[in-house]
Amino acid sequence: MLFDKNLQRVIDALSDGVYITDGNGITVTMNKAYERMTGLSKRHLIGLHMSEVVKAGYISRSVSLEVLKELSAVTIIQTIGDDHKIFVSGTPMFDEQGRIEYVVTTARDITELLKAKHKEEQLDQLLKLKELYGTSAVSGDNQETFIISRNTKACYDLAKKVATSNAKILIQGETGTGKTLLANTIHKYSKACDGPFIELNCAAMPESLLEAELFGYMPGAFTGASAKGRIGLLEAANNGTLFLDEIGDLPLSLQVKLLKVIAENRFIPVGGTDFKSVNFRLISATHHDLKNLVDSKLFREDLLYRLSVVPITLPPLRDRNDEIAPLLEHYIQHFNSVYELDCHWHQDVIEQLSHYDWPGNIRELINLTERLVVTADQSLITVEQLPAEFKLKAPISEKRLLKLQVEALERRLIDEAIKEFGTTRSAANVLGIDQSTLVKKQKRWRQDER
Ligand SMILES: Nc1ncnc2c1ncn2[C@@H]1O[C@H](COP(=O)(O)OP(=O)(O)OP(=O)(O)O)[C@@H](O)[C@H]1O
Repeated sequence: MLFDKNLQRVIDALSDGVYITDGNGITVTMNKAYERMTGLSKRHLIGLHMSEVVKAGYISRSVSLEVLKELSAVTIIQTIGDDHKIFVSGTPMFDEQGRIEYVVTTARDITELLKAKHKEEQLDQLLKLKELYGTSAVSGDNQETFIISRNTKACYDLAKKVATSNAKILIQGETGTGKTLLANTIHKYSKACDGPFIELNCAAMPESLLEAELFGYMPGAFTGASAKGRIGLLEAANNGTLFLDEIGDLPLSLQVKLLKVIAENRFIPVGGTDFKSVNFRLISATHHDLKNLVDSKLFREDLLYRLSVVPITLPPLRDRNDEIAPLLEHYIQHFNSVYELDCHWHQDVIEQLSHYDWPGNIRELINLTERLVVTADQSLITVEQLPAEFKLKAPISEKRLLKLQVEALERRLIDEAIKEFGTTRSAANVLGIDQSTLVKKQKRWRQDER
């Protein structure tokens, strides 16, 4: 046997994996690094022919067999488990008669190397974005990349700063401004990041269902309830984050109950009698102005204070002008890869869209991008393809502007005169114009309004 103890000790000292077969493809030995890397055990493999090793499912492909077939060195990258990449290189050792005596295969785990390379490429991309637009792109664990301009950076910085505390955060902002994404980011940076992130949209269901969804219910708690009962989201979020979206739409009766859960860290499921203790991080979001809702008695003031220990307001996209170009770029690349296309924006489109109001914010931008990508006849997307509402209105000439201002003044004077003197005849008299002229003007304005 070639491999005496000393030789085995030498190959065991190597950090690369080593696997040796004889000239017939029978496993002779392997070192400790190979066992560590692959999770395979020397005990099971020594004496086995490589075709049996493959057949038993230990490895997907044998470099040694390929070397024996090719009579020369072979290199492949093997995947072990879900994501382990092993760089495997087999070399034949010939005897004096030119026959293969051994095949020596070395293996190196390049998973970390590939990850580092991927990170480097991402970093390059981020630096380019930063250079171009003064924005940065942040990659979440789920590889979702998002764009942050100078305007929103403050929100993200604050969010990350408070993420590790347990402080309750209230995110405010118009629809589609990225509240859910921000809540997700806070969760990822929080101590509860290994726990669940549970999201509930309080505006999406009727009060009774909402209560059952949040608190869960006991078997037979109400007609139609499942016979087994069901755990609520408060419990599902235990040791994680509960994200209550559209909290402004939470009915008053549930606001009281939520307040109690926050104060006591426990609750009773619908139809139950015993308390359940819970521990979760609460993040809420709304597009409403909660102070206004408090003034109109639709939202409890005490709950507002409890929820908004740290308030964060995401600005609307129209106030984040420097994000529009990178967002358009980011999402056209995204849909190019989804639909396997190669579309790109004409500079004028980016220019026009940078002046658009975006009432639906980033979600509207994403939808528009997808629509233009899938309907494009050519790869260059031009202004002509923009739906009418996205096109810049022609600038108003000074003459027309003056006319509009005069007309507005005229209209205000006539309205006030009619209000004060009661009839069109008296108003026309006071203003020194014909009654018929006054009535004609009123008629035209009414038509313009339609
Ligand atoms: N900074 C960003 N960069 C890239 N994409 C973003 C960014 N912020 C949000 N998005 C994307 O915009 C879309 C809308 O974001 P999100 O759902 O977080 O908004 P929202 O404020 O929670 O909306 P709503 O109030 O309607 O629930 C999502 O697809 C999200 O991934």
